[in-house]
Amino acid sequence: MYCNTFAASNTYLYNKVLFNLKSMKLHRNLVFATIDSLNLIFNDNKQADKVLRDTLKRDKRWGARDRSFIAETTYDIVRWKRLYAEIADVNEHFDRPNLFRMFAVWATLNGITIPDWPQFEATPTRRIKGRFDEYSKIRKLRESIPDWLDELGEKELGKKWDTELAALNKQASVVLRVNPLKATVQQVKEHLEEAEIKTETVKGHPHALRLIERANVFSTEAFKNGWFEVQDASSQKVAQILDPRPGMRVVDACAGAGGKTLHIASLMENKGQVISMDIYGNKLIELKRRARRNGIHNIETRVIDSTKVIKKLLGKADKVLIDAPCSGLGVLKRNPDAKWKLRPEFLETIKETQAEIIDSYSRMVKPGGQLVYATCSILPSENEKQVKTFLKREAGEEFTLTKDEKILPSKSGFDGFYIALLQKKE
Ligand SMILES: C[S@@+](CC[C@H](N)C(=O)[O-])C[C@H]1O[C@@H](n2cnc3c(N)ncnc32)[C@H](O)[C@@H]1O
Repeated sequence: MYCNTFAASNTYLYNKVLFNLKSMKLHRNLVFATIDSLNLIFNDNKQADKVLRDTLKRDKRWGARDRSFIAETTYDIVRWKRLYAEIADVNEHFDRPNLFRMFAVWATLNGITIPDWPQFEATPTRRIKGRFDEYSKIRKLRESIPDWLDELGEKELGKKWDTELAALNKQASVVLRVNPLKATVQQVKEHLEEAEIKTETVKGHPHALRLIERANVFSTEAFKNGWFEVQDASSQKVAQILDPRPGMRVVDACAGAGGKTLHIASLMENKGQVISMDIYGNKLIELKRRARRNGIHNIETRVIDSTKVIKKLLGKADKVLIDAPCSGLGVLKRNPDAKWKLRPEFLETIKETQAEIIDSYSRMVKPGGQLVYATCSILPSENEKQVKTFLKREAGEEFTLTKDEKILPSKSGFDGFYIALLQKKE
């Protein structure tokens, strides 16, 4: 699924803009590592995050700046693939000479002097700048997005699409969620400051700390001891709106690797029961590993391998969270290769899955209980329209919409999310 924000966040942390690009000298092994990564992402359809994780392991001598260069440049070229390909006048399949041409576009637009390596022979620097100005007048090229997705975004969001698309092409902030079972926000802030990592609190998000500059927080003692998780501020809103209380029985029906489960369990102070489900057992194994680090003991995991798993819990949960599989369009900032991997057919299928999931899993809510339906998409067809049609179907007739929040990246500065809170009749 495209909306696994946890997976997308790991190598993103290396994207620390430490270097002054203009005065930068290109190092052959770093450029080659970038080209190799792009080759795997573009031509072998590999996930950018996983490719970078492997590439960065390649040379132990690489320091933080080298790793930042590879990760940042790769993500940048992935983000601007269409624009750079048009400027470089190359088509898919991107062979190595084509990838070097796209790299030359990236370097030229960032004011970096192109070295006299054979791969960069006859790079038309002036033509690159001229083409950039010309193509910047056309939205789908300027914002580097496939035609079908640009048309869909405009159809669904109208004029708002312009602003949201531009916001989704900005670099994502790194936000931490402090685990109140282990530490306070102030303790984490001070601990990170000792490691020269500066953070700031985020208004409206009581457990959030935003990194002022990117850093690899996973290597800190605080992370290893479960004091915090990396979780975008918009994603932190989901458990806030679900509002689980100690002693309740809460079902996280699409739990994945447990970003929201961990938040829910911490708000429940380890009291009561969280049942975390997913159709993929491996994700739930990762969830359990994270729960141990977080000092959480009230989570039970269940793989959804038959309808029985849901039936056993019919009408038994105080609260159910459906963090539905979705297009992931709200998290393009941290997962830019989703632009190129997403297909119209996938979107149609996932919308059907969302409707089936909400019909089926909502039955686990007990009378008087609550349901939260959330996605990391900004498309109304995956969000408010899904809720509206659910409420009209038989499965939704006992529910009413209490409130919903459409978190737009342009307004929040964080990921795009949709969160609806529904109440079941007594
Ligand atoms: C948005 S992701 C969940 C992210 C997770 N809640 C978190 O906070 O880290 C959606 C999840 O739904 C799972 N999924 C897909 N189809 C499902 C289904 N029919 N029933 C339950 N889970 C499903 C995917 O495996 C994926 O982990």
